[in-house]
Amino acid sequence: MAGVSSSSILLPTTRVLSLRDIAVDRDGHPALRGVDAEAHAGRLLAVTGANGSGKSTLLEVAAGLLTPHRGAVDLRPGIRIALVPQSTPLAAHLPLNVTDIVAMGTWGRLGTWRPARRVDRDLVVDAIGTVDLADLARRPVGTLSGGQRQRALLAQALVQRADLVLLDEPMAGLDSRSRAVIATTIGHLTATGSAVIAVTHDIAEFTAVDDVLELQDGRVVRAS
Ligand SMILES: Nc1ncnc2c1ncn2[C@@H]1O[C@H](COP(=O)(O)OP(=O)(O)OP(=O)(O)O)[C@@H](O)[C@H]1O
Repeated sequence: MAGVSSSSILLPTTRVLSLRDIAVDRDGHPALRGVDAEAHAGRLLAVTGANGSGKSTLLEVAAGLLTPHRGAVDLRPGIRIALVPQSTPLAAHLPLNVTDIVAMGTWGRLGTWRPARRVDRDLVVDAIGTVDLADLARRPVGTLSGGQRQRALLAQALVQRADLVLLDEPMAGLDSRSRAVIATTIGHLTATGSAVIAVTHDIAEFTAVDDVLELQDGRVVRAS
């Protein structure tokens, strides 16, 4: 149903994603081995581990961008997924401003060519405010700093009203103000019922982590 988030009808303990015994090879190299993971509505799962331990690969599997050669990916039917990759080229050559980029988050629910309704325009303005970019709402995306760009992409994920939000190192390289805004926004996402999986090198950068998965050489070495 357009305009209504399925998040709102999911109970806080609802499991939206289950990965079982996942194995992925990349270029003949084992990137994931025997990985189990779950994401639940209203909870933040932090995925941590050294460089090359398989964190981004896990997100790609969760997003459906990569098919594991073994294991089961069980997504709750009909859920919406938002993925904010580590670095996204934001089409700097296109005449798009922050509001345009954030409004794209409504397309999945409205369809590309259906005009945005007032409620969706309000949602876009609210999301831009939540990530503290109101002053830059009309700024061409090509002129944004890394932190501002990351916040714009998070606002886009907010308006998607996704049931599962996948964030790949959302704080990497950001200053303390941007990190605080992103931590608050993640709190907003879980409080409104989204399941969030966020890759990080430092769990302490999130204000409220519910579950932790630590990877080492493609295997889970800690799940708590
Ligand atoms: N596109 C790719 N093609 C081939 N191998 C890849 C590709 N992406 C990742 N790999 C390999 O898969 C393994 C896991 O990589 P992945 O990017 O998932 O790790 P990561 O934990 O996210 O690392 P980082 O902290 O550096 O971002 C690594 O050995 C990496 O070299």
